[in-house]
Amino acid sequence: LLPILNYPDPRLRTIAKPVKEVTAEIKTLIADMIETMYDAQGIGLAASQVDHHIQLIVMDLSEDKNSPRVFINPKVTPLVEEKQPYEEGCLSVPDVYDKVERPNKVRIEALDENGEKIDEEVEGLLAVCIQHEMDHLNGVIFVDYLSRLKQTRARDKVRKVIKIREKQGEH
Ligand SMILES: O=C(O)C[C@@H](Cc1ccccc1)[C@H](O)SCc1ccccc1
Ligand SMILES: [Zn+2]
Repeated sequence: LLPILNYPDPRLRTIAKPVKEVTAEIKTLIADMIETMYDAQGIGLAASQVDHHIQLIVMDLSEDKNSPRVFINPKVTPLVEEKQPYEEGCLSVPDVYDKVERPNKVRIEALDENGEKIDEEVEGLLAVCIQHEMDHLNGVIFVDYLSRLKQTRARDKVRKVIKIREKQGEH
């Protein structure tokens, strides 16, 4: 399992670099990220969140948690002007949930773990999630869209959750 950086860790603000070649190390990182995502009950995870600053996202929206997707050097283009709110959470901001407005339909262009091209139009939760993960690769966290007051509350909340987790020791 990989340690997930917690807000407001400044490393989460690093801009991820493009992946030049899908090396064996990157394939290992992909496997580790998928395992870490499942363990943390996430449906997405960006490499930035595990302190690897490359353009790599893993995601699994399936019920049985058995169809992970990999997006390398992703590019997301909104296909609609209209934005819709969605109650977002983030593995780097534990126990904080709040509404964020995003375009509900986007185009994803990326490479998969075999270097094959991905070019899809997606909507709904997949569209929300890929935009949330893309933000991570650009050093943006969903709380950045919230009010200053909510950002302060989020910082306090994360501090408490981390203290409790440290007391409980590694589960
Ligand atoms: O931290 C992450 O990037 C994982 C995010 C991905 C995500 C954010 C907002 C909306 C959908 C997905 C979540 O922590 S995964 C947990 C989760 C699951 C379903 C709905 C919201 C959050
Ligand atoms: Zn997140």
